[in-house]
Amino acid sequence: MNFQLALDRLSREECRHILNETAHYIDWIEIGTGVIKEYGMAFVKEIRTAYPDKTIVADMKTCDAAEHETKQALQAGADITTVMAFSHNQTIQKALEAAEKEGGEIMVDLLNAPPERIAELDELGVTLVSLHIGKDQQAEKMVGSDDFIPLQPFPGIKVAAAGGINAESVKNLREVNPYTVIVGSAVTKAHNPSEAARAVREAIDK
Ligand SMILES: O=C([C@H](O)CO)[C@H](O)[C@H](O)COP(=O)(O)O
Repeated sequence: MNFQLALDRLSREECRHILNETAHYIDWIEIGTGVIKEYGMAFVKEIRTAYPDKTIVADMKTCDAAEHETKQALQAGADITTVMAFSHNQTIQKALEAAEKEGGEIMVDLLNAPPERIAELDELGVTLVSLHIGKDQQAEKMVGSDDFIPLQPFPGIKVAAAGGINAESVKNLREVNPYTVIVGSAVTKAHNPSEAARAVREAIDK
């Protein structure tokens, strides 16, 4: 399991500080959608330069103009950029083609997508998705192992899980063994982000 730290609802300075405290424990750095809206590709470039050995995910949440946005994120130094599952098939296709040209990858975000969309994404050639319970929906539920059931018939699709995951709940995901666990608030809003990241790392590695 890779540990992806999601940097959301943070200033540039806070992102730098948290990464400084947690880089040792994490595998993938996600530059969150709101951070990208605030600071743009310049910040993706900065993080690429500062952390050359980490996998960088730009959470672009692209839903149109996918060739342009995919190139934009990957040329800024991201290894992976996100595209929404509800997008038109042409959008997914354009994102896949642009990623291949740039030597990067797309992660298709299943936020609010119906289960039958997964077969269509598989058909289109998608190989990485995020099973995502959004921040607003988290008042009702967090991501859990049951959410993986619709993905089981698709062994060619790697799954990243996101949505209120913390060091405790990551243990419940061990049985489904996601390719990547995405953890945001449990680390970035913790009193001690370094300690929180260490706890997630330990829970993953056990
Ligand atoms: O993608 C995310 C969300 O849409 C906010 O932009 C988060 O990165 C993802 O949900 C992980 O964050 P937490 O749920 O706070 O762990």
